[in-house]
Parts: sequence; structure tokens; C-alpha cells
Amino acid sequence: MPAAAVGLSHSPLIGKNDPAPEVLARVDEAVDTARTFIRAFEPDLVVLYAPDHYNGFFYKEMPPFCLATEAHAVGDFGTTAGPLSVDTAAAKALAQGVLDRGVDLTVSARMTVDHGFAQPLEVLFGGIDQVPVVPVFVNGVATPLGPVSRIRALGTAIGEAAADLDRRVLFLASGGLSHDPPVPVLDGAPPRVADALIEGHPPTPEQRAKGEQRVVQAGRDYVAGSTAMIPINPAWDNRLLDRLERGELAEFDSWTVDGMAKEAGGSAHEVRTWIAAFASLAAASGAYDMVSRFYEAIPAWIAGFAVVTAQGR
Ligand SMILES: O=C(O)CCC(=O)/C=C/C=C(\O)C(=O)O
Ligand SMILES: [Fe+2]
Repeated sequence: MPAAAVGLSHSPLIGKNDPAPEVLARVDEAVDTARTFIRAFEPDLVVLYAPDHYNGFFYKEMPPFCLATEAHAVGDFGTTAGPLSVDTAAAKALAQGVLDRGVDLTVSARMTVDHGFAQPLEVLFGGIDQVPVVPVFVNGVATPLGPVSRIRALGTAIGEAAADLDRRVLFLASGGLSHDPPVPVLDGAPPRVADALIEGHPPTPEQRAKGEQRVVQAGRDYVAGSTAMIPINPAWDNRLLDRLERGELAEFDSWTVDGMAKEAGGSAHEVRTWIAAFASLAAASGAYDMVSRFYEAIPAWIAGFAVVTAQGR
């Protein structure tokens, strides 16, 4: 089955706290390469693995992962609000295929998603409704988190199920790599914050604007060096990309949740989306080749920022 993968870091700070023009130019070139790759591949289905940042999933019920048969974006950090063009029939077929393979998948018939999903669709496809998509939420921020092996199992099961669809499938990962942006944490949160993380009260426009401003300020503080955030870790990021490039996906099973957070920051768990996407590509194609690989540490975006394309053999 024709299959490909693209990994793209997201950042709420893109366009809001940009790095120097020469850095932006290098990112633009890498993103253009990914767009050209996608145009040449001509996918007719995108399986999009992305995290949520307490806009759609809350501690009242927090699944490790969840596949959507319909989805709606909230429109945070300047992304578009509205429905994603979910291919419901393909989503249902993949969900059944994953469950049949013994992975306990949660399904949402009305998923709420945020910039984690919307940004890659806008950047690569020009909008959130431009391509048939199956959104797959992968928890990358809300501890406790299970072992990475389960994410690899999810990605493998989705890749195997996708191979039965007879479609041209692009597996797209959104997030990571090492980064430690200000995302609220339940442990030790004051009661009002804890209640919001558990119940998920939709923020007022003023509350959303205040939260977004806090992230922008964190980006400025990070560039200025006055921050307690765990630093971007290019060595860790490149180790991850090396393993993806060599197809050594089983090696990720030994990566621990605590170790990942300590070495690469609280949001480094977003790399679970990358591991899922590449596991899907490996399962759908048997083997793959990395076609392009861009990486740069971008403090203004609080991101170890990567853009990668890979083609199934
Ligand atoms: O209100 C808030 O605190 C929102 C925080 C938030 O959404 C941060 C997101 C950061 C990323 O998506 C990232 O750097 O990957
Ligand atoms: Fe994120």
C-alpha cells in the first residue's frame, strides 16, 4: 500500500514570537520541502497524530489515545475554529481494525481539538478542512502516562489497519521534540486551575487571551534566559531522529516517562505522536526511507523544532 509519513513540530508561538529572519527562512524551506513531498505523494487520506493542551481532553476522563470519527477545532493561538474534514468511514474502519488487533482504543464521535491538530493541517494543506483526515489524539502532556511501547503498538495497529483500506495514506505527526512550555499541571495546581483541568470549562475569550499571552511571555523570557524551563536538548532530539531514520522503533520502548521529562521537558512526551506515525508507516509499508530531515533548536518558539518526511518502500 502506498504510505508516507511527515513529522512536524508545532508551536503556539509561531507568528507571535518569531526567531531571527534567517532561522525563519530555514524553517520555511524545510516546510516547503514537506509540502512538495506531500504534493508528489498525493495522499487521499491523512492519519493525524496530535496531542491536546486541555482544550478537548480533561482529567474527568483522560484516555492515553483516542480516534475521532468527527472533530471540531477550538481556534486557539490564531488557528481556525470549526470542523475538520474527517473521513468518518475510514475512521470507523481504522477504529475497528485497531480494536480487532487487541489495542484498547477509545473512540470519539465528536472530538474537540486545538492547535496541535489545526496547525499542521493549516501549514501543510492550507486549512483544517482541505484533506480527508482521521484525527488521533495522543496524550502528550497529562500525566500519568503509560509506556511508550503502547504508543508504538497503537501506531503499528493503525498502520496495519490502514493497509487494508487501499488508500494512499500519509501518517502525520504533530508536536515535540524536546520542549518545556508552560502547560498547566494537575499535581499541586490551585483548586481553580485543578477544577478547570478536571472539568474542562471552556475559557471565556478573555481567559483564553490571557493564557495565550502567558505563553508568549514565556517565549520572550526563555529567549532572555530568565526561566526555570528545562532547556531544549538538541542531543536528545537528534538521538530520537536518528532512531526514526534507522527504523529502530523498538528502541523507544526503553525510554521512560520520567527520563524523557527530565532530559527533554514536560512536553517532550509529544514525541509519542512521531513514534506512532513512524510505527504506522513501518507497519503499512514493511520498511521506509527518511527522505528529508530538518532540525533546529528554536528558543523563541520554546521548541526543538523538526520537519521530517519519509516514504514507505
Ligand atoms: O492557557 C494555557 O496555559 C495554554 C498553554 C498551551 O496551550 C501551550 C501549548 C504549547 C505547545 O503546544 C507546545 O509548545 O507544544
Ligand atoms: Fe504542544
